[in-house]
Amino acid sequence: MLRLENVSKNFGGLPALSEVTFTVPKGQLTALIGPNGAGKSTLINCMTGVIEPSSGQIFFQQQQIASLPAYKISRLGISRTFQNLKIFPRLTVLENILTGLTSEGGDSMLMAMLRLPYLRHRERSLKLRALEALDRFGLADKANWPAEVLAYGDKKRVELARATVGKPQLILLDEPVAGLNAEETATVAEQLRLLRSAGHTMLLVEHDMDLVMEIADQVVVLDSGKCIATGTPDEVRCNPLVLEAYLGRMGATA
Ligand SMILES: Nc1ncnc2c1ncn2[C@@H]1O[C@H](COP(=O)(O)OP(=O)(O)OP(=O)(O)O)[C@@H](O)[C@H]1O
Repeated sequence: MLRLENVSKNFGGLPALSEVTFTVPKGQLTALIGPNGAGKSTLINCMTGVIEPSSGQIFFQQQQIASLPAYKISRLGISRTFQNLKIFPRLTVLENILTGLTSEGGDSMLMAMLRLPYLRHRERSLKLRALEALDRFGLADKANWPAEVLAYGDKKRVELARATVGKPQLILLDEPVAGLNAEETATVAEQLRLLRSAGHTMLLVEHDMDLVMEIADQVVVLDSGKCIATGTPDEVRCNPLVLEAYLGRMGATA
């Protein structure tokens, strides 16, 4: 599905990513972990066209995407959530979800103003899909609320619903449970499991090790910009390099 080959990124001569290579297999949940500053966000930004790698290649379904702009990558079917919430506070919850379907609206302003019957029909069907997505994430009763009044956990779920409503080929989740309590985290974990059962391919960046070890099919470990391990949760958990570079460091600070 997604293949990174020797992806490197330098900021002002300092390497943030060095020759990172791994594959995100179709239909699986891959977790990308690593200590603060390991390069996880930089990698997600390279995959989504926010920044361009200094060198290396990123293939999405055999197409090289490393130098494509973000909107083209999004149209190819890669969607994402953000570490720091990026929802539109003044729009309703439903309108926020509809922004995840904008690439399917696709009409000119003139066409929209003419309000032809088929356009009204499509508008209704997009709305229905958005409502179904809200229902899946337990937010249907808040569809008409302004997004800004939602609790933090609900805002995170709005992001998840928006990222999945367009049925993307690949979903990049940047710390979806950061700031959530145990109950909210369990709800999101269950929703991620449901998405995987529905065949979605996901790359999850997450600091919550319990969540990662519980739900990931494959774990990729970054440390200081380098990929130091790839494997199942059990393999990674026992990898001495990971214990030393990552889990050991966590243990030291615990
Ligand atoms: N725009 C930038 N300009 C300069 N340096 C940057 C920039 N973005 C990231 N870096 C540096 O690149 C390295 C990797 O940062 P990155 O944010 O990708 O790590 P991370 O693994 O996502 O960390 P965290 O878990 O804390 O979010 C860090 O040393 C960071 O300071």
